Amino acid sequence: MKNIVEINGLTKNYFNKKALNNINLNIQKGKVVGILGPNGSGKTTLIKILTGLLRETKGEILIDGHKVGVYTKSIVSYLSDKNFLYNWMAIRDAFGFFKDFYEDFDDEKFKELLDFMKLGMDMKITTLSKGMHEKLNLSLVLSRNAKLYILDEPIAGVDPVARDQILDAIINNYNRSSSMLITTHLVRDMESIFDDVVFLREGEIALMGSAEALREEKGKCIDDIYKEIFGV
Ligand SMILES: Nc1ncnc2c1ncn2[C@@H]1O[C@H](COP(=O)(O)OP(=O)(O)OP(=O)(O)O)[C@@H](O)[C@H]1O
Repeated sequence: MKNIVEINGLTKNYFNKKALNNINLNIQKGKVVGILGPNGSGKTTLIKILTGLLRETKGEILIDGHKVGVYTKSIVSYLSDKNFLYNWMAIRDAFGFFKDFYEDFDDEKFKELLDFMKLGMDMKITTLSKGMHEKLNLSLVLSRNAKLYILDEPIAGVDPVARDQILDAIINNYNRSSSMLITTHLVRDMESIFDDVVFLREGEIALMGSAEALREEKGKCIDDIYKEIFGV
């Protein structure tokens, strides 16, 4: 099977609001895919459905050939927000929590990532800045040996130096036997790491394809294509 994700006819309604409308999307194994779109385009809804936090209204979703459920949760590494971290915790406790919870958690990788991010095991969660939180979250997510990594806005709200560090961590820790799905509206900063891009507009796919092929075809970078599509 060459696709890690297969989505057919996915629709999600919130009451009478259509957040996703008949999405058809395949994500190939070994690819880093950017899901790009402005606020409200449906990125989070799509991710929540893939991670089993929300149910689709209609359509079929397969991850590694399986419907979303216990198996898919075991092979998808995703961290929705910081809710699982308690104020009394130090980073060491968050590490213990992940290690106990996920069989595929790689202790050594986590320690290397913490060093790289200049974070320490004894730092208290409550003392971390927003950027440090992002770095911790990413270190936890990337330390699992998962088949699919899902990163929701990994560089939102962090300064340019932290952004570069986060991008380096993603690039250095990604191996081609897995796949990665990254949502962002900060396209300029992230486009260099995408193999494929999907532009989401009001719950529909406005354009998708190989980043390289789209750059060639349109004669401009992905960020400029984004601006053209969304008129920003
Ligand atoms: N719980 C909800 N109830 C009703 N409408 C919702 C709900 N969650 C999202 N929506 C609507 O669905 C649409 C898609 O929202 P979604 O959060 O998926 O977008 P997004 O691309 O992730 O946006 P952002 O970049 O702001 O996070 C929006 O119009 C939003 O208002």
